[in-house]
Amino acid sequence: MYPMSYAFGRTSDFGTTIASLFFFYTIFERCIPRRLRARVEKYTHRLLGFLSPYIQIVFHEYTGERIERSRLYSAIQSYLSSDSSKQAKRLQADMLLNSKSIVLSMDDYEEITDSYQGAQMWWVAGRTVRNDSPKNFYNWRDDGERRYYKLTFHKKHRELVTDLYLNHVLEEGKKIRIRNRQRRLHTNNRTDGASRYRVKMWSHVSFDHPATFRTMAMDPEKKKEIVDDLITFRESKDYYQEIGKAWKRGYLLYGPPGTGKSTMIAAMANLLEYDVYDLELTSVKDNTELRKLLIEVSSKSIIVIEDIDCSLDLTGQRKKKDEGSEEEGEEEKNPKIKKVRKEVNVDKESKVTLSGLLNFIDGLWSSCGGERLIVFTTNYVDRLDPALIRRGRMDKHIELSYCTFEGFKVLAKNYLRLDSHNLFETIEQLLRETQMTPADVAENLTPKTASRDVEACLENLIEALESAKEVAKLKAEEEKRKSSVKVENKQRQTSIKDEGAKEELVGQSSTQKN
Ligand SMILES: Nc1ncnc2c1ncn2[C@@H]1O[C@H](COP(=O)(O)OP(=O)(O)OP(=O)(O)O)[C@@H](O)[C@H]1O
Ligand SMILES: [Mg+2]
Repeated sequence: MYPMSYAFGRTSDFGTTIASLFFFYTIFERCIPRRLRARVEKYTHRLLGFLSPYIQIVFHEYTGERIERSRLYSAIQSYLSSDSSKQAKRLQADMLLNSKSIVLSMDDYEEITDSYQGAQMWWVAGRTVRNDSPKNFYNWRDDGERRYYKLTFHKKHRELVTDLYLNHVLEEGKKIRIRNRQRRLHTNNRTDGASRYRVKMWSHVSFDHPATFRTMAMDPEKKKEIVDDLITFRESKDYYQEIGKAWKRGYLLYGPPGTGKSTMIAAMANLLEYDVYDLELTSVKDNTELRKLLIEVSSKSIIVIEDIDCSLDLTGQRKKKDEGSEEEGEEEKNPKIKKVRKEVNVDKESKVTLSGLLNFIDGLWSSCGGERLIVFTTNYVDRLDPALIRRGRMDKHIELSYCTFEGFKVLAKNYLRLDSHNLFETIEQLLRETQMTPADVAENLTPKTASRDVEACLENLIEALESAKEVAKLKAEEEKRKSSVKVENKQRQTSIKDEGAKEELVGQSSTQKN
């Protein structure tokens, strides 16, 4: 209880007024019964509401049981963060869950203004403390504090706010949160032996790959086409809704090892700001588990299955297996198959079938979540079942191939900061005559000494290209020799056969004569 002498003492007029108001408010709160007080407050509010041309909306941080932060509140916090940092004098710094940067928001009772389609809005942050909130399992740490944002606007803007402005705040807030979030690279967990306990289907690390389309060595037109395609996909939510298709798109990246397939996936994720889910098919027990994995993939993500031709024997589900010999042949041609089969006893452990995978890509379940890319990579596109890569499943087929002169120029810029050099002409000529992957070109361009001698790097590359050309020439000659030996052998065999047939005929005719 504040003493009367303090309220009416020898202070300034302003101080006296404040102290008096506080005194009477204290009396009002302490001496008047709660019910009566509530009624007085109610009618005061009504009266003020009747007289005031302004409307207020309150957005609480937690609604109902205090378990999960309200998404709307978080979106408002993100939406107001840039205005807060410019307008508010007292700020709060927060590191939101999964965020990669600090979010600044206005402190309690700070006010900031926002305008939308010419209408003025006022936002205030506030806090109430309730001592009567019941403690339970979920809120045992609850200190009774309730934060909120209060929006005030003129009543003539009521429709604008309810129909458009709030949605605008929500959408923009979400966008800012997505921009600020720490993106992730997920991989699927093996679940064998864990059936009794719920295990996480995916585990993740932060995704920090530096690849971008700017640093990708490839034909500029092709690059532009891919970038446009990706951006169009990201902006096409309404279009997919209109045409009645799930908002997802399949990409097949194929080409020899070291031509940038994995690098392009990282560049795609960085361009679209999506998470990456690297699906290791050989660790998936069966089709049911594959579906469960799919359900747990969030939107704004890229699901990747690398080296699809050797992940599982998917083609074998359709063709009748010609066991043994054919498999061995495949392993010889593609060392990755051998590696995967050695690491995981594929046929025994994974029962994922081709139809299971087809359902994963475009079955009914594939539409949950939306805004997803599915990317397959392979070194041997012709080995894949046509059903797996037909348009509609893998909508865009992108071939990544050996380094062209255009690609080389990008790498020279990346690795040596070079736009032109008198050795470029020689390199252009050599790249036309021989095949070298961008990975090899990049390696040859990497400076090997601290002095970063540009000329030495280019000469290094020229040397490598010349020896690659020589090797290719020798190989071609060897191939030619082999094929001519084959032809000769065939001819010899047919002539032996013909001789034999002739002799047989002669023998037959002589026996007939006798
Ligand atoms: N087109 C490219 N542009 C820029 N860098 C490239 C390109 N291709 C390859 N590289 C470089 O070569 C390295 C290997 O490339 P990457 O792993 O993307 O090849 P890949 O096609 O996925 O090979 P694999 O088929 O063996 O998986 C990368 O680290 C990257 O630095
Ligand atoms: Mg790769």
